[in-house]
Amino acid sequence: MSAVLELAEVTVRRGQALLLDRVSWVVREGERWVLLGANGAGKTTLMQVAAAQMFPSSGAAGILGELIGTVDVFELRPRIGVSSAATAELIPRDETVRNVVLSASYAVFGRWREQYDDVDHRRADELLREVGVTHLADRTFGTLSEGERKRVQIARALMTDPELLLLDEPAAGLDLGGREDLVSTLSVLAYDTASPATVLVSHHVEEIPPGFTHVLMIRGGRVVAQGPLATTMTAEALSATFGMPLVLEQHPDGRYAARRRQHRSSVPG
Ligand SMILES: Nc1ncnc2c1ncn2[C@@H]1O[C@H](COP(=O)(O)OP(=O)(O)OP(=O)(O)O)[C@@H](O)[C@H]1O
Repeated sequence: MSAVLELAEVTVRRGQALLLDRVSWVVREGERWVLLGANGAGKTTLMQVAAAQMFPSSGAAGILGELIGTVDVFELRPRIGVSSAATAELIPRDETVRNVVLSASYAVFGRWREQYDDVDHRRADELLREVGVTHLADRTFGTLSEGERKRVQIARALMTDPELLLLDEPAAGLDLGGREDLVSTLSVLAYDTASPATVLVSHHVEEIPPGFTHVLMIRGGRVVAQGPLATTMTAEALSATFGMPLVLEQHPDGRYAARRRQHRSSVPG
């Protein structure tokens, strides 16, 4: 499988701050990665590098076979699907859901005078169905709940048939039901062999959809552990990532749960 993302010793500095510290990471076709880390660990910064939106201060970033710094990023970006808080802010609140998805074909955020083919309309409708929001197609984006917006953003990110899909905290702000619905949708996408290589950013192991294959764990801009999910995401690695002793459970359905390890003396009874 060829690499869609290949970072070698990527460092990002802003003034005195070291946001990423020599991160080396390879994502290959067909892989579904979870990027785990505490608040401020550098996850969004890493996603911005992967989305060709931020240049490394040092090190090399290869994205879809192109070396950043030697390629026109405006040609590269349409090949990457991104859903993040930053992209959500760019979506006009009075735009219909169908047009939010459709307008991704032109890499614009609101519909104006672009002409779309039948094939674009069919693809947008198919994606809205895939993420379970067909019934919202004619509603305006601004009237949707947080969970509904997250689904529409994922449909939009998939509209251009990207080779790499980057989902930065899609479950943030969702209630329990919304999170569970989203995890199911992402699990279906993960098992679909036609889906692009995917990176899902999260703070919570409970949000890891079954079907995800790999994990990258970071703390303070540095890699703590990376590799196949089943063998890499141990309680030790998770404790090091979040800076506290944690116990980790995997349920038979493939879902995970984590909580702080209790001292014996603090366990009642
Ligand atoms: N322009 C900047 N100058 C200085 N520090 C910055 C700058 N941008 C981000 N940082 C810092 O870099 C660190 C990493 O930020 P980043 O947004 O990548 O973290 P994150 O893991 O996505 O966090 P969260 O989970 O809270 O969203 C944070 O401590 C942040 O305050």
